[in-house]
Amino acid sequence: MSKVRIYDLSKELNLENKDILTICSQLGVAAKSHSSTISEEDAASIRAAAGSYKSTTAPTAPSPSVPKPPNNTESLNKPKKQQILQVRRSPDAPNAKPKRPDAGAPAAVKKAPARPAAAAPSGQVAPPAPSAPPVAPKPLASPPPRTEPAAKAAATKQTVAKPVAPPPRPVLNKPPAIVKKAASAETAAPAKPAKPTKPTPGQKPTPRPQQIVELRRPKPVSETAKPTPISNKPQRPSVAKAGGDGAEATPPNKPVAPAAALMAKPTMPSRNRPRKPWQEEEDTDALEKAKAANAKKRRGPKFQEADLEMDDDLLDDDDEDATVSREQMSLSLARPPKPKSMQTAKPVAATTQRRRPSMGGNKKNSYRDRRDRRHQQANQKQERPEIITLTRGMTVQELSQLMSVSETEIIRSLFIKGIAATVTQTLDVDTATKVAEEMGILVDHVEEQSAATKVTEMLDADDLENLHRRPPVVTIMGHVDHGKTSLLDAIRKTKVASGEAGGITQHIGAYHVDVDHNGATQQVVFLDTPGHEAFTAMRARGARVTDVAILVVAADDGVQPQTIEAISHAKAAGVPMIVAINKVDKEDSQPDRVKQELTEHGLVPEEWGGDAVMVPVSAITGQNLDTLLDMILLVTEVEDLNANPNRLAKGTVIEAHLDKAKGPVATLLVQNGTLHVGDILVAGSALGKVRAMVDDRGQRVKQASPSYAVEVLGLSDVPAAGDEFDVYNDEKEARSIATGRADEQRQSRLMAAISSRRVSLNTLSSKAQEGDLKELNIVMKADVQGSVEAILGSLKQLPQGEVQVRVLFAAPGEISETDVDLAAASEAVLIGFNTTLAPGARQSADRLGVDVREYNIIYALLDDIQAAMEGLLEPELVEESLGSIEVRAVFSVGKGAVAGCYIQNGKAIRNCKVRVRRKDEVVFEGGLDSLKRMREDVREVNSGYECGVGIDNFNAWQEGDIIETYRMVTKRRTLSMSK
Ligand SMILES: Nc1nc2c(ncn2[C@@H]2O[C@H](COP(=O)(O)OP(=O)(O)OP(=O)(O)O)[C@@H](O)[C@H]2O)c(=O)[nH]1
Repeated sequence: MSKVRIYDLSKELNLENKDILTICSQLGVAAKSHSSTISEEDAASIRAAAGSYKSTTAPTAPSPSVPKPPNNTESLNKPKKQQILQVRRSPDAPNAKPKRPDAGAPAAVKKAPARPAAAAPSGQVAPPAPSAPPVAPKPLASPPPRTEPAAKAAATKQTVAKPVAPPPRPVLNKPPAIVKKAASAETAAPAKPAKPTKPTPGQKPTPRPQQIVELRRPKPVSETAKPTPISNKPQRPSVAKAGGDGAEATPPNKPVAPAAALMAKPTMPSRNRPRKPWQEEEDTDALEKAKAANAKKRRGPKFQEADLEMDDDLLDDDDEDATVSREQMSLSLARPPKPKSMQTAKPVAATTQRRRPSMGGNKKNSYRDRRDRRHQQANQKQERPEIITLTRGMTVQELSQLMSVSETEIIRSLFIKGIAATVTQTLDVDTATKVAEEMGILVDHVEEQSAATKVTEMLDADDLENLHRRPPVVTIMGHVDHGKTSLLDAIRKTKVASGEAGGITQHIGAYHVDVDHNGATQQVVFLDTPGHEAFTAMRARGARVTDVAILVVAADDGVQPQTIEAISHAKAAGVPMIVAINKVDKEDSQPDRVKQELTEHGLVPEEWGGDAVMVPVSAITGQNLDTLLDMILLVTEVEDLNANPNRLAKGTVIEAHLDKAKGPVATLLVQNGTLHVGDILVAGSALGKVRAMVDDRGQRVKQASPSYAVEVLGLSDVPAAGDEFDVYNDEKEARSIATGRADEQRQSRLMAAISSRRVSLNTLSSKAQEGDLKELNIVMKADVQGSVEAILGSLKQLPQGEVQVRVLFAAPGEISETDVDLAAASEAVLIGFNTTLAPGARQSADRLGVDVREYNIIYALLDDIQAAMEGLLEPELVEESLGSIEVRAVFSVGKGAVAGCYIQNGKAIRNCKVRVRRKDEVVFEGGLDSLKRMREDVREVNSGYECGVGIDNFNAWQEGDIIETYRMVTKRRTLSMSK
């Protein structure tokens, strides 16, 4: 490309060299002296500008009609600004140093609006384009800064840098499609200055628009997707505010508006925002933050506030367009605009996901962060499940995922509860449940449900050939004292209820009843499950093996919490239910009210159009008991109650305990096959050989067929209630299975212990810091597993805010020396429930000073534990008044003085605490150091006597002083007080 010397140009234009240099500097053309050379292109610009340069000498003539440059036909049609833009293309521009103005409108904005301004005779704020020298350089200055960030970005982010580097492009010679787009969509006006509002899609792009397109590249995408998405909302705060002078210069409703708006938004000239569109290109947070911070510094707090306000608008207006356009802007900067056909509106979701370009300082960032967080939380809330299923303890992390709640939120919730947990902390089911419930999420405990669910198929394929009808197994469930035992008792015609300790059924019993039905005797097996709420787990197991559930509801008491619980267990097990409305013999019985209440729980009586069988009965008078039994058989008739008696037995452990004389004793319900004396079986992890079997009537039996419950002796260990049992032909096989299960159980026990320990350790550590947590260690032995569980469940109910109950060991069986040792080593209380002490254990306990407590009623046990916990509560120190003494004379003794006193009431004790009152004022508080009576030192002086009182550090006695004597005593606190 040929070069033109300044000197030659000045000659050609008949101007002074310095004039040319001035023009150069105005146009951003690098030229130092008359001998400098410039490109032909720049020369052309200067030629064009030279005309107006002259005219600037007459400053009052800023006419938009520009004198035509002598030899550039293209420029004939163009306003001068256009030419200026051409010059901007000069790669040397950065050196021209016009740079961004400090407080004025940013260069980028100037460029864009400058055109419309010139072309907008409609009275908008149009800068006197050619004539005002300071205006022209500003646009010129804009490209260089644009390249700066681009260069910076290039160092860090190639993708950003690439599209941002356009300024050097000699765009003039190649007006590609993009130019058309830009020209039509946003900058058509320059070509037709007289009608700036008219879009000129068909208009040929001039170099200028091209330049503009370059500068505005951020924006064009949005216009294609939505023809006038932003211009239709010129009042939108973001656009309006961001528009600043540029926006003002753009006539409203112009199709150009989108571009202007897009351009304007980030620049915010009216708010003195020095941000430029290209700044948006720098998508890195660091850059944004740094800039924002700098911008704030420059703008000062006032503007920061203004920014924040504006940002609020931007953020809160929920106008997706704003987001979209800004997003698109930043996208368009990151990569060249898509072909028109490919440009589609962005889905809102996608745009909202993207991080917005920074609009300002940290304040806004934090505002935005908060808002994003709110959105996030809102989303999370939406995604939160209504119900979760907990089968075991889980870590904070796992729980967080399960509930779609942030780990922090869970940790915060735990912290409030006094549990300092980490994300990897394992929470037990109870704790996890509390957390979930606090978040409004329901928790389903699968363990309980699975226990309630009917046992998995007890039948194998081989059994199908040999199936025989078996008796139905019936569970009686219901609220405490609604008459379950009495009902069964009445059915069995024996008195079971009267023999129960404390009047409460404490473990499952299984009973066989012969029922005459349809002229034949049929058997029904009843499981008598307890009704006390502490036995929930046992009840769940009761439902597990049952074919029918009898729901006992007292007609005088109606539906109660455990009635509802029983209904849910039966439903979970999928077993049919028969309602026995008991105590109908009572005067205040209201069977219909019971029915009504039951309908609220999905049980609609048959006579009311439902399908629930409800029988009004009386355990006392025996009313309708036959009907109830008939109903049981009727309901079970349709059930598929079959088993193969000719095979090895399998079934479920109903109950198990360690008998002092007999060893481990288990009540087994045979569910398939036949159990024989001598069989080798594995129940849970306990191995055994059936030594003897006893039925519910206490008679020894040699075999037990399906649906029979028998007490079995001969196990090596006490299995857990609910365990399944299997008979094996091969003892070796049985042993290895038992060992394997034992290992598994040990492992899971260990894990549970570790996890629960972890939590409690943490809990303790946080509490220990406050110094207000105590522990009550307990070692417990009970008659049967069910009792152990019941007691453990009840212990959990005790308030443990200040004193925590730690059950170190709980198992069925008698109290052994080992238990005593454990209790001694851990300073635990040893509790026995319905059990005895092994020989030697008592002596051992006496020797080691272990407190062994024995109970046979659960309430008494709980009361004592509570009392023991209260014993651990820090006692309160309270003042106990002793008496009051009147000072009647004061005697000087050496340097000090003693008071001659009279005991008005109560007494004075040497070394007791005193408070000396003078009228209403307390003049001294301390200890009584010397007490004399008739010159003799005494320990105590009683009411009505005189005495001498001396206090080491108090001598200012006055007659008439009253000495109050008192002492501090400790007072025991109760758990309810500690709550
Ligand atoms: N009038 C009347 N009293 C009854 C009837 N059934 C039971 N009772 C009385 O209700 C009280 C509780 O009866 P239980 O059979 O022990 O009740 P339960 O539901 O087995 O109680 P738990 O074993 O503690 O769950 C006893 O005093 C019974 O005498 C009845 O049909 N009519």
